[in-house]
Amino acid sequence: MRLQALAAALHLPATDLPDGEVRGVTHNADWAGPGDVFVAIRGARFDGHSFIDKVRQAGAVAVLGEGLPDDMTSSLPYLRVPDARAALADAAAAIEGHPSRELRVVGVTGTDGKTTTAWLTRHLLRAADLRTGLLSTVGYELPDGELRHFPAHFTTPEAPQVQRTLREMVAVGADAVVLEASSHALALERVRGVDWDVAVWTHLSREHLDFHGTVENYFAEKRKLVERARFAVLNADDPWTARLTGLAPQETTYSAEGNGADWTAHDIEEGAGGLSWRVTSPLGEFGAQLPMIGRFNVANALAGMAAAAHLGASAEQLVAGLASFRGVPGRMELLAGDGPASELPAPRVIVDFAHTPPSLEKALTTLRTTTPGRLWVLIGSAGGPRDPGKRAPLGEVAARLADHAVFTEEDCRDTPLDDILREMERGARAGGRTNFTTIPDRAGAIAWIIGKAQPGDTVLLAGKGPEDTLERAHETVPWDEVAVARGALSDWQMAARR
Ligand SMILES: CC(=O)N[C@H]1[C@@H](OP(=O)(O)OP(=O)(O)OC[C@H]2O[C@@H](n3ccc(=O)[nH]c3=O)[C@H](O)[C@@H]2O)O[C@H](CO)[C@@H](O)[C@@H]1O[C@H](C)C(=O)N[C@@H](C)C(=O)N[C@H](CCC(=O)O)C(=O)O
Ligand SMILES: Nc1ncnc2c1ncn2[C@@H]1O[C@H](COP(=O)(O)OP(=O)(O)OP(=O)(O)O)[C@@H](O)[C@H]1O
Repeated sequence: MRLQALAAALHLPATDLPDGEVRGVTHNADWAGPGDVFVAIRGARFDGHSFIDKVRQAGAVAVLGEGLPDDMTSSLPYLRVPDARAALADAAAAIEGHPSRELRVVGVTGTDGKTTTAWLTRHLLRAADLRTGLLSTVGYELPDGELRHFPAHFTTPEAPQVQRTLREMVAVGADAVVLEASSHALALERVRGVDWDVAVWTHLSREHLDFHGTVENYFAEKRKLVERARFAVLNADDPWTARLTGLAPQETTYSAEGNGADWTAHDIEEGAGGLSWRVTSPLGEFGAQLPMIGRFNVANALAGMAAAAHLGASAEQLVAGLASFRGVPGRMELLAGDGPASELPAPRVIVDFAHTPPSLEKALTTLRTTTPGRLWVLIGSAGGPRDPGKRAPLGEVAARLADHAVFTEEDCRDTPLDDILREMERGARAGGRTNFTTIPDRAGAIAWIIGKAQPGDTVLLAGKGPEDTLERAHETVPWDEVAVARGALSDWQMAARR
């Protein structure tokens, strides 16, 4: 695209501009290269304007920004825009030629369940013979099924990556794409310019208040997805849905809790390794089986089914798709031990990403129903500014719903780990509980909790899921919760054999 054409697409005057070729657009000075337009964003920590010389040296051709600081001149042509993040998204969509218009795009938002629902939806769309890509917390996937990662770890990356990935999807012949839309993404315009066919709403509970300030603001950001889509899939079990009804031109509802809805689940049965239920839906009534643990996954599956049905999936395709679903890494992931003793009886160990009080509550409640023995949970809480108000509630929920809880580290960053752990203990004690042990080192805590459990027991390792680093005060260490847990499980089985 030529620079003048880009300016015109952004409704900017282009008279004084050179008309060079634009290769791409970026907000990150480290990523700028020859032919790029750099968008200078005034963020919470940096002012992108201070990197103008750096991007010029890297070969950038122009800068977009909300206005140069008084004491600064720009060494590159500077285009003033009213909103830099909006301009970043609009430029990215224009440069990539609006790829979402060539795809059926399903967006998924909500506090919990986005990743699981997104993966389920993409699996169901594939079962309906749609070549489907995925953009989610655990990476992005072209229709070929190989998982890839962005350089920075985001649920929804910045607009240039979103638009480039959508273009890549179109280029390899994708029909549809499922995209997780976080509240940060909606607030910071990362998905502006995406043409949404379907918006899926999981549910809303308190989270990210450090960023949004109030639950009302948080809701307002997430609501944008429903407002922008042509079809909404709404959760009749979530009280916030009352305020979403009628925002999209067309909508459907789902319920896994017996509320009136278009898609409902009844006769739900939870087994140690899977779920089954009957579905009543606009496609008729039929039975469904899903090899996943966790009653809430019935709701996620209904949401995915309703979205896939809107894009043409039949009841038979939905049923076959659910039955062949392999799960999502780190979401209710059931571990098997490895090594020579792996076939011996052992406690059931599950790695799960639950890191909010409501999701921890749901995870423990659902695991209790399929645990004949004792239920154990290991949980920490992140440091830094990220919602410190949830530490005590996490401690309370863990001690109330498990037979024994272990409090441990989880990305404490610049907050003293002791402060976080004391807060979690305080929550447990305030709920009248003392059935907890605090072990700061996470690997040691995992070894301890698995070592204590018996066959028939369930051990839930919550909070980290598939994350590949553990952020401590002065270091970030590589982390693989599944590998650490498998090692502890193997040790347990070896010890049992002796
Ligand atoms: C709270 C939040 O989302 N902040 C995002 C915001 O940061 P910011 O406003 O502080 O920006 P900044 O760091 O001051 O930088 C300003 C500008 O200077 C640029 N810069 C800065 C430094 C430098 O060396 N070079 C450079 O070019 C930056 O790229 C940016 O354009 O804009 C930055 C770039 O545009 C993002 O990287 C940053 O994400 C931070 C790292 C982050 O952790 N975000 C998380 C919370 C997030 O987005 N999470 C959600 C999911 C949450 C969930 O549901 O669990 C997600 O979608 O991943
Ligand atoms: N529908 C749901 N309702 C409540 N809790 C859920 C639901 N689905 C999943 N969970 C719980 O929340 C955890 C996170 O699930 P998932 O990763 O699917 O959500 P998410 O919204 O993508 O979260 P994140 O963006 O932080 O990854 C799961 O491990 C599970 O414990």
